[in-house]
This record gives sequence, structure tokens and C-alpha cells, in this order.
Amino acid sequence: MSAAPEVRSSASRSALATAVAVALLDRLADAQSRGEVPQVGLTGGTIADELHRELARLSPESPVDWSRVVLWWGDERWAPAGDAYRNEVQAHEAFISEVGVDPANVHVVPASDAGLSLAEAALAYSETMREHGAGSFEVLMLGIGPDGHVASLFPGHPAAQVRDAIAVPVEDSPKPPPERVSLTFEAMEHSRAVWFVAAGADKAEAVARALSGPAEIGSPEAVECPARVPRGTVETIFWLDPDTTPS
Ligand SMILES: O=C1O[C@H](COP(=O)(O)O)[C@@H](O)[C@H](O)[C@H]1O
Repeated sequence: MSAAPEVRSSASRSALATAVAVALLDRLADAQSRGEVPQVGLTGGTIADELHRELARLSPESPVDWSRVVLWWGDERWAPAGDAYRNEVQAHEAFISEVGVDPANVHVVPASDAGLSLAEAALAYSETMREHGAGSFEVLMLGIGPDGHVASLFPGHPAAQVRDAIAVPVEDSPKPPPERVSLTFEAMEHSRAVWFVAAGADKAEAVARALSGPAEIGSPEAVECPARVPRGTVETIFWLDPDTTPS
């Protein structure tokens, strides 16, 4: 089962970051009030960085107990530990170090200097995720590239067609760095909520295509626009700024 997308538009880019942060905190608090330990899939990218800073700003006033939240990433850039290019390093700097997440609950893709090959790192991340329910995210957040990519699954790239895997090595990425690790579409499909977050006129066309109808893995529509594939089991929301909101 997958949920039809809903669009939530904010008045500005900064209002978008605030709206998503508020909604995420509400959702995590609700899950914790039911006794759950919610798992969240984070994204990298520019608007994600702004939203993470809003999480840090708003968390002190929120009932969310960050020590009982489990964090993952939908994708990671292949760079050494501590490199600011890594999505997890950006998130640590923006909010994780501020809000009191238990380090044992922060599951990062191994770094390029961890002694593993790219393929071994993808496998290690898959194994860790399998131990924790393989993608049972309360919320999976995804950015959208101007080309329609999500996580590190790019249009026409073979990694976007892989089945029977949780995470895949991505080589020859059209966006730097060329090597990455990404969740597969199959690993995304157990997410209760899939939240796309997009801002900026350069993404308007990709967002319009992503909203033009769901696509099956491997279909021509999915190959052309990967953002047409991921949908939540309960809800799918496109959080947009004025530049990306369809007229
Ligand atoms: O490289 C990446 O880019 C996308 C989109 O980022 P943005 O800066 O265009 O918002 C992001 O979703 C992905 O996690 C990241 O690795």
C-alpha cells in the first residue's frame, strides 16, 4: 500500500524549513507518547541543512526525547570521517550535537577511510539496518535534485534499478562526489511517511514530474525521474517553497 502525495507549501524557504522541523518534532513526540522509539531517515543537501538548524532551535521547547530517536541517512557521500562533505557530518554540526541524540542510535554509512570498499560499506550499512527492521522509518526525508534524483538514485543510473538489496554502492554519480552509498527504493518502501523537501526554482520541473504520478521501480518513468517512486505506507508529503509549488 502506498499513500498518494499531498503538497504542503510554505510562504518562503525559511518558513519551509521551520514548517518541516515543527511537523517532525510533533510526529516524533506523538510516536514517543505511544511508547515507540521512532526511526528517522535523514537527507543531505541545502534545504535539509536549514531544516536541521531549525530542529536544533526548536527542540528545547519540544517534548521530544532525542535520546529515544534512531537516526539513519537515505544516502551518503563517499568521503573521509569528519569531512564536511558527508551528509552525516553536516547533520551532526547542524543539530545532532545540540539535541542529545544517543550516539548508539546514530547509524552512519562507513566513511571512505574506514578500511572498507564502497561495496563493503553499502553492505555494512545494509546489515546494520537489517538488524533494526530494515527501513521501518517513522519518517523518511528526501531531497530532490533538479534532475529528479532522490537519495543517491539518479536518472538512468543502474543503482536506481537494483532490487533485493537495502543499500547500494553508487559509482559515477553525475553529481559530485562520484562515489556514494544509497538506500534502494525497496528499502524506502516500508516508511510510514515519506517527506520530500524541496526549495528553489531549479527544482520546480523535477517536483512537477515527481507529482505527475507514481512509478514502478525500473519503469521508464522511474528511470527518467526517480522521485516518482518513493511513497509512504501511510503518508507522502511534498514540502515545498513558493518556487517549487505547482501553480
Ligand atoms: O547530494 C545530495 O543532494 C541531494 C539534494 O541536495 P540539494 O542541495 O539539491 O537540496 C540530497 O537529497 C542528497 O541527500 C545529497 O546526498
